[in-house]
Amino acid sequence: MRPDTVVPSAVPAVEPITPPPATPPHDETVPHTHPEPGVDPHPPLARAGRALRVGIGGPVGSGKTALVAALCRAFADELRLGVVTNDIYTTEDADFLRRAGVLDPARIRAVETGCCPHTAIRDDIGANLDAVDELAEAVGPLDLVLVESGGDNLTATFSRGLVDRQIFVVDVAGGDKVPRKGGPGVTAADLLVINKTDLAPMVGADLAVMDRDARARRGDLPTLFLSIVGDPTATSVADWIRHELAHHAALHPLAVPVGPA
Ligand SMILES: Nc1nc2c(ncn2[C@@H]2O[C@H](COP(=O)(O)OP(=O)(O)OP(=O)(O)O)[C@@H](O)[C@H]2O)c(=O)[nH]1
Repeated sequence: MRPDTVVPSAVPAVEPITPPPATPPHDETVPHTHPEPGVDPHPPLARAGRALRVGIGGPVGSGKTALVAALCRAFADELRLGVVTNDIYTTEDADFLRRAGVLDPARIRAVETGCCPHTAIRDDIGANLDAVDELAEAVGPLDLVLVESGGDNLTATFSRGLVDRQIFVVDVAGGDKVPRKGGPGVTAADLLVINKTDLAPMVGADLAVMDRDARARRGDLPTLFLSIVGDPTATSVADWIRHELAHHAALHPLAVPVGPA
């Protein structure tokens, strides 16, 4: 069975879901806001003649860096790619990508947010915008920029002032309840990736239940099941990005057509 394939099984009817509070309290000390879902503090990006920007967010350890590495393997020889990583206190994720040798190190920039990851991708996006600009100046023109958020909770979303599309990555390791819990990351991301399907039998996670709950939460928005261990180029996610890139490039052509570096 392909890792992104779910065999629907007989799933018992689900009880009505009570949505979690939109603005759960937590104890971070850095000033930041928890706007209502759908409220974006920044206007959408001006689009003409620039790379497609895709944000990759999700809880700690769900596989965001592993997905970025997989997409680098998929695209390094196909597109002009840049990557921006976010960590709170280190450059850990960028260092991992450089060590993995999946992309020219000059095409990777690290942002040390020093604050809640969601602050740096939604409220105070200046450091990430600067990092994208620096990449474009140093190694541009670029076709695609991946911006990886630090690990955060289910409320984290990217501002449309920073990215054009957002992927939210959750995993099955904590059981099959995460899609049911909702939150803007699960409900509103352009693509939901449910990663580590290879671990489902070990943790007793029912992928059909996750599929059902994701559909209930997301309506027509797509969800892909993935095991990066089983598919190191994340084929289905790479195909989704190719589709989005073709759409973006058709609307906003680059001076140099999309292609390898
Ligand atoms: N079994 C299995 N492990 C995976 C898979 N994808 C990622 N992992 C492992 O999960 C762990 C966390 O992966 P990361 O990519 O570092 O997760 P992350 O979301 O970037 O983590 P933070 O940056 O700390 O939030 C690593 O040990 C990965 O090797 C998968 O599909 N299957």
